[in-house]
Amino acid sequence: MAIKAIDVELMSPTGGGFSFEQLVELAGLSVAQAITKEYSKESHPRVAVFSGPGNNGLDDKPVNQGLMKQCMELDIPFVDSPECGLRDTDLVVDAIFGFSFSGEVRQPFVSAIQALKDTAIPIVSGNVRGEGFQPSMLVKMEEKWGLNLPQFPGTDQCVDLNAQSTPGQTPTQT
Ligand SMILES: NC(=O)C1=CN([C@@H]2O[C@H](COP(=O)(O)OP(=O)(O)OC[C@H]3O[C@@H](n4cnc5c(N)ncnc54)[C@H](O)[C@@H]3O)[C@@H](O)[C@H]2O)[C@H](O)CC1
Repeated sequence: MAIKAIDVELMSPTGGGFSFEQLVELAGLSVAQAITKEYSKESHPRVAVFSGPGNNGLDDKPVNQGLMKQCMELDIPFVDSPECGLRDTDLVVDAIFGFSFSGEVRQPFVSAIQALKDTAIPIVSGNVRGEGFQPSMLVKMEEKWGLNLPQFPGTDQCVDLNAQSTPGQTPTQT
């Protein structure tokens, strides 16, 4: 898959020699910046992050352990069910699956995906697509080939491709 190839190239000596952790931090920064452009902390103060079992969700990775430690120090609660995650929430970040998702959703993620399908809360998906639901925003990497990059303002990590969006279109930040 082209997105996977981009990661491999970015981590190669000729592609910049990025570490996995750097790419993860940059991906997280892009998602965070795209969110702040579309959903202010005044309008969407409470955010639930649905984190998956792979690198998209950063499960069992040192970066994730650091983030979890930070959440505990900042009294950011962890919930053990999608229903709890969606209670008292203004925005959901879908970090469940990335480019290695395949086939029908398998347990134990069926209830989480169903909860995202059923909710009216805006969802920001940080991967190539929502699994059967329509995210309100998709933060994705552009395919490398045939890239027609828009101008990224300043040092921004993202730009709203739908700035002149038609009503009802899913905002896409890239
Ligand atoms: N160099 C890199 O890999 C970087 C990746 N980044 C992000 O990581 C994901 C790719 O990570 P990977 O672990 O390969 O895949 P996923 O995150 O999609 O998770 C796969 C995980 O999910 C399970 N799974 C797959 N299909 C199903 C299913 N139908 N039902 C249930 N479970 C499923 C599978 O068993 C694995 O455990 C990439 O998208 C990036 O977002 C970093 O951002 C940068 C470096």
